[in-house]
Amino acid sequence: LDPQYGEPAQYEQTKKKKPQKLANGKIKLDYGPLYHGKRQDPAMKKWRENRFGQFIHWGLYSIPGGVWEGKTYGYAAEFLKASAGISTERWNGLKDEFNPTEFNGKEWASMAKAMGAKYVCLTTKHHEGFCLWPSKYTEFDIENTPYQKDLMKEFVDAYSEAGIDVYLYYSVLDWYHPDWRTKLKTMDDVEAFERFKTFTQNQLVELLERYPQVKGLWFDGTWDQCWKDNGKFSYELEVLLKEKRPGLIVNSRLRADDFGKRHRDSNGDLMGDFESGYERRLPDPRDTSVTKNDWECCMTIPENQWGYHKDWTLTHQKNTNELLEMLAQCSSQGGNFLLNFGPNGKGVFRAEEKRIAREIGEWMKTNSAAIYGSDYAGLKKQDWGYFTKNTKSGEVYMIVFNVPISYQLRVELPKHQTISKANMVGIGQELQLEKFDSNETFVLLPPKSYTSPFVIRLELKANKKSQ
Ligand SMILES: C[C@@H]1O/C(=N\OC(=O)Nc2ccccc2)[C@@H](O)[C@H](O)[C@@H]1O
Repeated sequence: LDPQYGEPAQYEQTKKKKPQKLANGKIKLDYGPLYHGKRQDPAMKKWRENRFGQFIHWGLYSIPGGVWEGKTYGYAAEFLKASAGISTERWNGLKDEFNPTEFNGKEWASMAKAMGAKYVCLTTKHHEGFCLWPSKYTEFDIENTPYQKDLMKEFVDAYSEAGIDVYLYYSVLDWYHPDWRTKLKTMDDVEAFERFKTFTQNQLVELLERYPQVKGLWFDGTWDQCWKDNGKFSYELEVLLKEKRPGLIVNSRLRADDFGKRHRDSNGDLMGDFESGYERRLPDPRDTSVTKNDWECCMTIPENQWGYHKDWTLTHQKNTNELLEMLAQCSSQGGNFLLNFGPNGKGVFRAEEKRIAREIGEWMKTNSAAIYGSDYAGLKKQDWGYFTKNTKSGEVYMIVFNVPISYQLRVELPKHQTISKANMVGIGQELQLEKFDSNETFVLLPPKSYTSPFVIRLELKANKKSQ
């Protein structure tokens, strides 16, 4: 804080804390992770087994869809207020136009089910501050729109009844709330932000109380100094929410530590239950260090549009096989894949999204055994694609995206293992094997053209020690 204001009692000045080293060389933290390593409780195991989720960005930004007064803005549609320099008053007026008469929760849930999504994450409040649920703590919510109804309840009920786990996205950053502050420079800032922290906590408790089926909270908008200076609050908030909802799962974007470090604390340890920094990007496919924590990659179909944008021709649109390869890579490295959809202001998904959802679902019908319940197989990554291992059955899968000109798929096994069988999943065809060297085997593909990714199930057996 500006020295002239001194240090207010109710605001712990994280900046003034000096790091203390512990005997083991780590920095002493009062507000670090709640635990270390991977959670092994049933709720987190289900999160891990799910592997594939649907992200949905839906808010007032879905009405203009990246176009304002006849001009198209290429930047992310949910940032149109900023990219088109729209006044807060004019933007907030969109509330009076929000009337998604074509929204049908059951239809949305059945599209997600057919796609093979095992969980869904919906934006309850994005940076604009508009709440998709009737909140006691603000007028800027669904209740004060022509639609009025509790859209969130219809959504949560429909997806839960379809057997899809529901997670709620919540942006701490709030362009609407008068007490939001990016930085805390004065006592007034501090006092306003204390009120904002109370508002945030109240809304989160309200969401958990209103929607008991919810499995977790997906936080965003915590990159500003105001939040970095409130590591203690973020710690206590995680504790409070998990007390309110035992088993609750939160992503790494919620937390800051004693010294303002986010995602990973000052010792490099993950805070929250899974690392959620992989946004529109994946780790290096040969990086095995990512397997140490649970993690999730969230991905857009266009280059960078989370909210509905009227014109998808402005950038590359990922095709189904491109997205399937990302899903396979995530599973192969022990991570989840959260694919984003942006319905328009009426509650309708665009044709491209419906087609991609259908095509992914088609592939998952035959091949989902290699994805659901899968994890890092512990085998050396090969150029033809990805290994996954089913944590329950122990079965190992090869998800093939790049058939080599030799039609030979190289597999390198630990010394004590050998492949006893290899079968194409779906058609069941058994494939010839050619063992060479001490621990390498070629899985031989029938020489023909392969036009979509396919899965091979491997049966491994222990080698006799003598060999
Ligand atoms: C999922 C996306 O998340 C966002 N911001 O992303 C990040 O903050 N990304 C991030 C943060 C820390 C590390 C790496 C990526 C939002 O601005 C965007 O509209 C969308 O909701």
